[in-house]
Amino acid sequence: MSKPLKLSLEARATLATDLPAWRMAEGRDAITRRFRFRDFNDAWGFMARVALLAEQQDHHPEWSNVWNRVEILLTTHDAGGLSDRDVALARAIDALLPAEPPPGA
Ligand SMILES: C[C@H](O)[C@H](O)[C@H]1CNC2=NC(N)=NC(=O)C2=N1
Repeated sequence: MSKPLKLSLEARATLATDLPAWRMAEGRDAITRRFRFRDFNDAWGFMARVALLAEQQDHHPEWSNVWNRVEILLTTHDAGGLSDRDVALARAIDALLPAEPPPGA
């Protein structure tokens, strides 16, 4: 696989609308998202599915789990910051989740 490149300024500008649930991490060139599940079983099931995605994409999260909560941080070590691999993995992670209810529902 070719060496990843840091995400362009143009691509960074679309992050807020493209991946609205993700935030820039503090003090890191990285994006982060917190997830909350019904219980540990659901959180762990989600993590297992993310682990399979990470292996498929050869791109791996920094993450932590406390019972029903999972926090994921995505950055590209080989690029020294955010790359399109983080965006691709974040999109795939979001696609694992049930659709958000519409506002006001
Ligand atoms: C050799 C292997 O392809 C690389 O080390 C991959 C593995 N997973 C990775 N994951 C992340 N988050 N960043 C990387 O730079 C990275 N590099």
